[in-house]
Amino acid sequence: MAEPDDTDAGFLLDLGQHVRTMRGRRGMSRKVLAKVSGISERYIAQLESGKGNVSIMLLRRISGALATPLEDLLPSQETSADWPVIRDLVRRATPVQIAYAKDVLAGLGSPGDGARREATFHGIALIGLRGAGKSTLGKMLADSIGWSFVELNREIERQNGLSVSEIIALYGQEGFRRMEQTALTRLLARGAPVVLATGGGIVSEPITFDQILKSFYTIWLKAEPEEHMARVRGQGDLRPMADDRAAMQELRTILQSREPLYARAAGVLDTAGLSVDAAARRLVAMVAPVLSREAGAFGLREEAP
Ligand SMILES: Nc1ncnc2c1ncn2[C@@H]1O[C@H](COP(=O)(O)OP(=O)(O)OP(=O)(O)O)[C@@H](O)[C@H]1O
Ligand SMILES: O=C(O)C1=C[C@@H](O)[C@@H](O)[C@H](O)C1
Ligand SMILES: [Mg+2]
Repeated sequence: MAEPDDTDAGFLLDLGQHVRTMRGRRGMSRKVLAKVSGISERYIAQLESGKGNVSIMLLRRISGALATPLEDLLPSQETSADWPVIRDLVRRATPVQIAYAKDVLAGLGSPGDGARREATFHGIALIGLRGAGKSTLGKMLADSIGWSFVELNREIERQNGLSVSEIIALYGQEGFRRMEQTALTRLLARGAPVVLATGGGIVSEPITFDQILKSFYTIWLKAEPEEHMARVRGQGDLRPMADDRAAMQELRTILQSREPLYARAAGVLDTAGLSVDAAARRLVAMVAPVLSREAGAFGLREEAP
């Protein structure tokens, strides 16, 4: 059996890695987490490297700043991707829904129509990190197949009369993610299928991401970290240049922590080394079988041109 000290050190290492992963999923740099939580950047660095024996009150502040339940920061044996979705759904369920869910899970009674009904097809959703090409390729795909193109972040801004950065500054991650879910629910209430470009961090919100996966044929636009950085810079966002190495390291952390979530998409398009036109052609070809599969049910064009 391991010595108690080894076990403690192992736990602190796991804890640090967990905090780093959850921070990455939220897309927050150490600097931003330090500012929002009021805990020094140096201390967060120590915690993430397994060196800081963090107090429960500091961990609580980090959980608040990340808008992530405290238990999600603790190392656990839980591996099911469905668990956070089920947990979050249970938290907001009515007593009647809970009673019904308990019956179903215990094998008593039979699921009603709602539980049996297959999710409706709402179109193609694109996920991926900043600079993946969700907006650029999404618009090209929509034009090519004759569907509307929807940018979820623009919907959120329109519905709330504020920019994404203003929303995050005023209401924090939690507020932004709540508005994101409302915008998605409103979009799903519309009839026609769309090409949807999501925000890079949507995968960090279990219920919202589950809704995306159920309602859309979801495609992860993948690229190398250096390409994400070069493309963002190419668009004129020079903020990452302030501290080149640290910015690149943050980007790798975010990509690494989100990869298992992005990988839950039904399709993956690796855009690495491709021109925009070549990537768009591949994307159109990729959705062609999906369109013909859904064509009968939704009166869509049989094939992408
Ligand atoms: N193979 C490629 N696929 C997609 N975009 C590419 C490719 N090569 C270069 N680019 C460029 O990379 C940029 C992609 O930016 P875009 O805004 O579409 O990404 P995004 O995923 O919507 O990012 P964000 O999350 O910031 O909204 C564009 O400027 C595009 O011209
Ligand atoms: O990748 C991210 O974490 C984010 C990307 C943006 O589109 C916004 O969704 C928000 O600023 C978070
Ligand atoms: Mg975009």
